Amino acid sequence: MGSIWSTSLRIPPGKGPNHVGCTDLMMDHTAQGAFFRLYYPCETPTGYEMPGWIPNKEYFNGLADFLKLNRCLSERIFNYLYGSFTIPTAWNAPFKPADKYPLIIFSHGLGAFRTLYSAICIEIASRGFIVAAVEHRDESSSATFYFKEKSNRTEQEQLVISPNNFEEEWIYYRTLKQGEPEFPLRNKQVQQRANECIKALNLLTNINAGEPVTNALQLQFDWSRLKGSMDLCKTAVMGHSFGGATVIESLCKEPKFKCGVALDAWMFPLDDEVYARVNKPIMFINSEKFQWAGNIIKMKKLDSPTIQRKMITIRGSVHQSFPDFTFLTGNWIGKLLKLKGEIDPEVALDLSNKTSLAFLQRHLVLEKDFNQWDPLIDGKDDNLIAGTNVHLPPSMEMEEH
Ligand SMILES: CCN(CC)CCN(C[C@]12C[C@](c3ccc(C(F)(F)F)cc3)(C1)C2)C(=O)Cn1c(SCc2ccc(F)cc2)nc(=O)c2c1C=CC2
Repeated sequence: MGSIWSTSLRIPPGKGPNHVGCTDLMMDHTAQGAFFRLYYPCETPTGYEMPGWIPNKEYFNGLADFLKLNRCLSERIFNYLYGSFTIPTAWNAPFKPADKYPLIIFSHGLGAFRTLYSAICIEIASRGFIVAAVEHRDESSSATFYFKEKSNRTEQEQLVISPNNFEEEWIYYRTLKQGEPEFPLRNKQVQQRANECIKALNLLTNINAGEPVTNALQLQFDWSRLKGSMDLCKTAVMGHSFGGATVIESLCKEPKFKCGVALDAWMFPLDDEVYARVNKPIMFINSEKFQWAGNIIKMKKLDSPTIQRKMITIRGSVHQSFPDFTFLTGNWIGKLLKLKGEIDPEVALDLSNKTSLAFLQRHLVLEKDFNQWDPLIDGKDDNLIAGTNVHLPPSMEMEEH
């Protein structure tokens, strides 16, 4: 079901051989616990249109704040435009135990949250991965929530309002104060974001060991089926924009992450010492319109003769070619709001996903057929540029050669 404008608007289903299930896990009710949406290979499902792409109205409110729009008007517009979309996964479908699956931790961008990259996560999961899209509580998400214990309630209220006496507590996007320097905030946030990716990895490690799972969200999902299902030597981290910086910070902090895929990374939040410390392969997949010399120069600082660092640019793509909105907005609004580029959104994301899969096969040492897409890693496609389209000052060009 698309918006009323046209029924051709939908998030594309996965192309791989696996059916994809989806569930949410909030490990405890605090803001410090891991919170992620899990996309995973599942048994043949009954239904395949899961509601809840944007699961709570508070996310629309947060988006309005982030976009500096009026809340009550935007909530109605967002609901009207995006409120009824479903995603092509089976909600809480039984996990499909098979040979051990590799694991991806996905980090969202500034002003986004865990559900907005489902096209990428579903495609990767359909190829035989478990994908955990974390929701960051660093105040860079448009909105996120945890649970607060309401102790100041009467006995009667406690029974009526919620038997377990917890109430949603929402954290909204933190705008920069007037005159506040941006770097200290963003660097603190990227550290927290990396810690949250590592926390998700640790929780999934425990689940793989068969430890019992507590979920602050009341969901009917059998986590015990995931015991022994993950190949934790084959773990990578992916992310978009601020999530791209989170990839690099996470690779620095946690050796269990074997490689990273940074989608249109925003390098600003990283401090200088990270560049010398990170020693893992990184794939930079950039849009044509978002990047600028200063940002590219930081990516180039990671070039290495020994550790594989690759960069490609997708022709005709924009920053929003990676999140789901690019599929769910009509052409003229999409182009107007720069949610769509010149390139067909499905073609752009297909190139990004196939390049990611080829890179993951190479550095996680997978026995799949993703190496068929190796040429994409070197930009060998009409819609790809090897490296960047951004013109660097001559001094930089010299270093390149
Ligand atoms: C004026 C606000 N100003 C805030 C600093 C700049 C806002 N902005 C450009 C936007 C996000 C845009 C957007 C979204 C969504 C609709 C909708 F209508 F479809 F909902 C419309 C319009 C407005 C494109 C960005 O921040 C770009 N960006 C992003 S966008 C990630 C995102 C956020 C919300 C989403 F719903 C989907 C994806 N992630 C980053 O990590 C970084 C940047 C920039 C540097 C680092």
